[in-house]
Amino acid sequence: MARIHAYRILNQYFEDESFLNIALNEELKKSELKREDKDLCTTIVYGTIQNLLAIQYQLQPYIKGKRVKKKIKTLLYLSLYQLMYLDKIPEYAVINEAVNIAKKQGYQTSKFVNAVLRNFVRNERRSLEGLDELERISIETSHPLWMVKMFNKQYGLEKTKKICLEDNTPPTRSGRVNTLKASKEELLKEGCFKEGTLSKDALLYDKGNLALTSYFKEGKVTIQDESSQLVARLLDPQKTDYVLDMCSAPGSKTTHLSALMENQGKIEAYDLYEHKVKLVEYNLRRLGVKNVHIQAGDSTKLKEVYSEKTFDRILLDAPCSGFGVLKRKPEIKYHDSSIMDGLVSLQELLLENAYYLLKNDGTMVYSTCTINKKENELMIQKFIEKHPDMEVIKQRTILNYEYHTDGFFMCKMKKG
Ligand SMILES: C[S@@+](CC[C@H](N)C(=O)[O-])C[C@H]1O[C@@H](n2cnc3c(N)ncnc32)[C@H](O)[C@@H]1O
Repeated sequence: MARIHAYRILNQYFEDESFLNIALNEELKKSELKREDKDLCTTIVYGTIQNLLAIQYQLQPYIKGKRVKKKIKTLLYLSLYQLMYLDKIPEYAVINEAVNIAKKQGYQTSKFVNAVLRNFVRNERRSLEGLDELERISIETSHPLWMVKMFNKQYGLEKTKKICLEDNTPPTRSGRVNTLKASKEELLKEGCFKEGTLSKDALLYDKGNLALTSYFKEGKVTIQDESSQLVARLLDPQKTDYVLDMCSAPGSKTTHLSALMENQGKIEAYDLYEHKVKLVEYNLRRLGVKNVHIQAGDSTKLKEVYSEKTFDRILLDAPCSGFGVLKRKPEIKYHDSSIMDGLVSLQELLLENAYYLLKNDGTMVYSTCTINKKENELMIQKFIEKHPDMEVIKQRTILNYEYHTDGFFMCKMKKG
């Protein structure tokens, strides 16, 4: 049963290139699968996308020169994923299930699926010989070649290999203590949390889904990656500050800022999308946050809303290419590389608004969950050249393999 749901989810994903987690949540909500089947379905969906290029490389000789419908390719991808990566599932079960699904497309199709899969298990895996080093990394770790080349140019070969390998490991589920409702010491005493490795607010939970616990529901902890937890601390908001959070949803950093300000001072928070603002509102309620005013709005136009030099501190956690979070969102790997150009212009526009609204002596943090230097170091370099009264206080890039967290960039600047 898990496989038919995985098949539907992946078909929807390939059809409209939706976000995987949205397609997965919608399908699983409708289904009556048992917990273990839901887990298997999730593993198949994410595993197939995470390893898609390696799977396609192996499948290619079996479908070469044949016209195979998109849906049948999807079925072959998820079947190969199970055969290549899930040792616990017997080969006959994978093949029988795939053939049953294919029967709905007609006898010839099911015969074809049966033949491809049986040949695949019978034969040796296709070799990577003849590929150069970057092509090999691309196929082995399923990162498109342009991305591997980009990482290689920006970070060198050794780091590129480590980044790509780490992207295919399971993400750590990190929590952050919400000091508005609990202390870290008190929660550590409960015995189910561990200290983090990077953030002093982190609580690691390895007993299942943190979102289903009473700690989460009562707002004592929230889910946030450890590297992302460093951003609000870097901004270091004070209890009397007037703070602007330009890109707030789902509110992880907004609520962290509020906790650091002990619910005092004032935070103006914005996000472009109304539905995402609802998510922030839910998190503000759950976490007992009282000093945030959240609204839907375009932060590239905030110059028209506030006068110049209004805020003591500004957080610009910018929309970005997301190359730091490929462990959690593997589908980002297959986005068109041209989206980066649009993002860079948007980030520049947002930064200009931040600059205009920041008081003299004010502090701002620009952060992204990407490791693309054009959106990070080079963005800041250009910004500082344009505004010599801005001084970089601290800048940090965290690569995913260093602490087994998301990759992140953050830069703290002061207006002179
Ligand atoms: C990296 S996410 C923010 C994550 C958030 N700071 C957190 O820690 O939970 C970037 C956000 O920017 C929002 N966004 C994109 N363009 C925007 C714009 N022009 N104005 C305001 N928000 C925007 C997106 O909807 C997205 O929620």
